[in-house]
Amino acid sequence: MAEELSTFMEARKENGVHMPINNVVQPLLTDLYQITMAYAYWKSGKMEDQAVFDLFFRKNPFRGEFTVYAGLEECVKFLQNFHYSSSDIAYLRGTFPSIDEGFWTYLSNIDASQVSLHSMPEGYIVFPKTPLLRVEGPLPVVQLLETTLLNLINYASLVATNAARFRIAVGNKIKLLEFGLRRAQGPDGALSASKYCYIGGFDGTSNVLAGKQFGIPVYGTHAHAFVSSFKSVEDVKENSNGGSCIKVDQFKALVLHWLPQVCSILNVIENETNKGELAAFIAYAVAFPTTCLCLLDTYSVIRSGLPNFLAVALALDDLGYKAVGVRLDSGDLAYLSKKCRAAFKTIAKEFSKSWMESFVIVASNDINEDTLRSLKEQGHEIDSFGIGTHLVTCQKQPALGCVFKLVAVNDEPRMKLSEEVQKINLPGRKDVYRLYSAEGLAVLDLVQLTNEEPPQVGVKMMVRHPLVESKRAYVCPHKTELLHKQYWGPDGVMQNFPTLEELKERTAWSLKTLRPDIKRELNPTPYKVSVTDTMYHFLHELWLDHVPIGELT
Ligand SMILES: Nc1ncnc2c1ncn2[C@@H]1O[C@H](COP(=O)(O)OP(=O)(O)OP(=O)(O)O)[C@@H](O)[C@H]1O
Ligand SMILES: O=P(O)(O)OC[C@H]1O[C@H](OP(=O)(O)OP(=O)(O)O)[C@H](O)[C@@H]1O
Ligand SMILES: O=C(O)c1cccnc1
Ligand SMILES: [Mg+2]
Repeated sequence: MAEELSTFMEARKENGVHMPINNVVQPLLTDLYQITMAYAYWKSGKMEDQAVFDLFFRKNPFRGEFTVYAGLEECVKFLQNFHYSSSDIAYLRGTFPSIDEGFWTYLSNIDASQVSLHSMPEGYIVFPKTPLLRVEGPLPVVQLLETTLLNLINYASLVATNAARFRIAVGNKIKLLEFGLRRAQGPDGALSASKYCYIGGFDGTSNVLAGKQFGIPVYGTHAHAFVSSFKSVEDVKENSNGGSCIKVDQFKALVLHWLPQVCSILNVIENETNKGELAAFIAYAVAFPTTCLCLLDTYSVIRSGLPNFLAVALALDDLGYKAVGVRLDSGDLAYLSKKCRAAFKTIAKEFSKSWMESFVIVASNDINEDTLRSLKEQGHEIDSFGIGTHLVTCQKQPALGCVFKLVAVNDEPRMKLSEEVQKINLPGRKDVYRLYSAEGLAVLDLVQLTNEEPPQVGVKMMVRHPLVESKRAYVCPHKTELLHKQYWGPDGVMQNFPTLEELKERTAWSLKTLRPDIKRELNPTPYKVSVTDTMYHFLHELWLDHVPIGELT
């Protein structure tokens, strides 16, 4: 067995073992009860029982009606590397001192070589109660995968969905930057957020490691500390080691030449502009003459930041450089952005520098989906939003609630009953098809047993609500798509994984296949998840079989 295992590990290497997003992702990153159950399965001779588990969620997040599916590639990497090390076994042995010795031999020899994993495509829009993942294999082994798979899918999908909602709220023209590292739930939360927000529709991140690790474009401006670290223009000195292309003294003189003119045009009292802030902008421009973007709100956007920036921008222009723009990080962002744009236009006109009209305006400060919608309604001049806390912590809804449920053992269906009808899960080994209209819009997702005939293009069929008998409809699909593909099997990885860029495009495409009323913010229409007539009867017969008939006394 040990030899078989090492051959298997070699084969996996040949297929290219990918590094997980975080090496904390390992078999012991699980709940204790998975190990406890594995032992009890082993004790009762269930090692070879063949189980089917579904991973799904019950309700879309953020009071919405769609979810972006993310985290799949990490699940496959987890399966690739699934193996208990000798130190894992030693630790567990200490935790369960009275366990039969044979179990440790069993546990140290298991891996995912007998597991198969079917999944929806990562990046697709997905819906409640449909299996995102179908995981099959020896009961104890698949059981041992539960918690880690849930951990890998839940946050990834939640934050990708949040990002997609922010994207929908602003439209496609505005740049969205993820600034959440400092506020995220720990280092892994931050890295995952950067990665999955990019898939969901963000254009870049401030997180440098995410840039290095995933190739996500990195962006950044500067902070208030940089501004308040300077007190006067004299604070900016030439660095004798620097060899900068701009001579500091010459640049200061140019800026001080422009400042009174700018102040007079903008009706600002020159003495009220903060000279420490001016110094900071000068220092930043000297360091980054081609990418100069200044934070305006340390003292007063209108009475200080704006004239200071414009004086620096005009001085840069004298030297042949184009400043990039400004960032606003407090106050009424709609109002201030309009004020900034108006000032840019005035200066552009006054000095015949038409390109200055379109200086970039970045806004940040506690922005959430509602702020984005409200700003849009008010009208604003913001080109780019930097968003941290609300995005990465998913403040509106902190968890997606994916679950992992047993649906079959040795080809016999299993279902978990619940007092709450909505919590009943669909038993059996199932596939999911997406049915499309002639316009290319998704009409419904159809859940059926794997041994049923697939739905046929151009053939009218009846589909049913899984629980409500009276809810039935005929549908004649223009296109059908089997959403489940096998990603992992005995030979290892079975599909090529898309790049992050391709995933991002896929998500944008998948969102376009959704009707607008399903995506709207207020009272969105639920997307239909249906079952075949066969699946309906299969579910309801099994349900009746499982529910005891009460006796009234
Ligand atoms: N025009 C606007 N419409 C709706 N919400 C806005 C608008 N402008 C800013 N906001 C939001 O209002 C809130 C303002 O918060 P708050 O009053 O705490 O910030 P501030 O005092 O302006 O800045 P800070 O405390 O960070 O210096 C932020 O969440 C911001 O995103
Ligand atoms: O507001 P978020 O969406 O989380 O975006 C990130 C925030 O982080 C930065 O400053 P920080 O909040 O650390 O300090 P500040 O609020 O005092 O500017 C930045 O200026 C943003 O305000
Ligand atoms: O680059 C920025 O402006 C930035 C980055 C992270 C957080 N707040 C702002
Ligand atoms: Mg802030």
